[in-house]
Amino acid sequence: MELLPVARKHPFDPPAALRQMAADGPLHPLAFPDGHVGWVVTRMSTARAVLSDARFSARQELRHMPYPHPLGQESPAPAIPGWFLRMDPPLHTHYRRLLTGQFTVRRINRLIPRVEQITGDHLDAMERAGSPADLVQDFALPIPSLVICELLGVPYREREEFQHTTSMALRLDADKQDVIAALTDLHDFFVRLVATKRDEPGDDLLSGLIAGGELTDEELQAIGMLLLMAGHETTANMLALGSWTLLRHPEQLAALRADPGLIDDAVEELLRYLSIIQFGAQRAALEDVWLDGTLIQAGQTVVISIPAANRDGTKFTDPDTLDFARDAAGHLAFGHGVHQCLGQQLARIEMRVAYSALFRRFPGLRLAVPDEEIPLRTDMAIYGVHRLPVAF
Ligand code: HEM
Repeated sequence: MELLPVARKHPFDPPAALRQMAADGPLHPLAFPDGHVGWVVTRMSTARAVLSDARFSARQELRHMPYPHPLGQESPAPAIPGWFLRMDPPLHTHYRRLLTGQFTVRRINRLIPRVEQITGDHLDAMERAGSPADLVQDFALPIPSLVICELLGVPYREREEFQHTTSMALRLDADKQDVIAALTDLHDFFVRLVATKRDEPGDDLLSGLIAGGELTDEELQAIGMLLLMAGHETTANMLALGSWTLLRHPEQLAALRADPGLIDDAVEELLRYLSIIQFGAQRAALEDVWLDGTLIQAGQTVVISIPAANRDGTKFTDPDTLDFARDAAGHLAFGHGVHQCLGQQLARIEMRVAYSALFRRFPGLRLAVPDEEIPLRTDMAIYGVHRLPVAF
């Protein structure tokens, strides 16, 4: 039995072995690094069925990871109060309702000028430093990190420390001890931040949650960490990988330049085409379930392959072509069902602003090294590139 394939022949396409599985049928037996045996779903309709079926659980204690974890944690890992990504209703609903009350259209819209400002500042800095630049370090990583600072109300004086600590904590290629130390620092950071917000409330999301009076400090710290973990690397990798994709599809980039109003469609199509959550969403069957004629036994983990489902030819015509003119709605990049991405509107805003500003500022943007020299994140939970050297 196979592990979930990771090796890629082409940087923008799902692994060839995964495509073969998808061609063979909607469900495939899957081996997990911890010895567990489960399934991978490669078809869109089956993926949606699992993600909207309460017989499949997202609970942390039931989770088996389809990839080796950098910290070598035993899976399943224990549950953490407030970490609602790995909870089921009704507990999940309790936290999700509190969060949705804070992710208001007003708050997100108010962030737009800040996203524009943060992006502009980083492009200014790139221009000042001169060509070449690394689009990952100089653009893709710092922008979402600072946007999360805005959202959570991280004081200006602490943003540099926050950025430094998060970049280390999220580095899956770093030394294990360094990552553990950075995660500890990050936890301490959120302990201090929650205490500060209790003393000096602001107009930010954490202060809003505190004012609601329903969450303990421990829960607030976990929610802060979850928003950071879920919202930073994801958006950062879309920014870097998406920029490379645009450079490699000059006709699509030209269409976008000719009609900047195409950016909303471009972002949706890039989300579909790139599907950076490469190991998908995972759920555990709470009871025996028949799925497309296959019996999933109670306790087995089902990996919903977002990259495979988003290239499903029964859902999207000519799925392997990047086409900003298509209707990419219904893609699975933000998941589906009760756990569908809470930050998706914010992520869309960041991508729209950042891609538009980057290609407007540097009309001659190009890769500074041959494609083969760009290190791919095939070994990371979130796919993308480690570095993207560009000239302008
Ligand atoms: C392009 C960027 C992003 C992508 C591709 C993405 C993708 C996803 C996916 C696939 C899920 C569902 C996981 C599952 O069902 O197991 C999810 C959940 C979530 N995302 Fe995002 N995300 C992005 C950006 C963000 C941002 C910017 C934030 C917040 C600032 C965020 C916060 C969350 C949270 C809190 C959840 C858990 C929701 C729940 O369990 O109810 N995400 N995201």
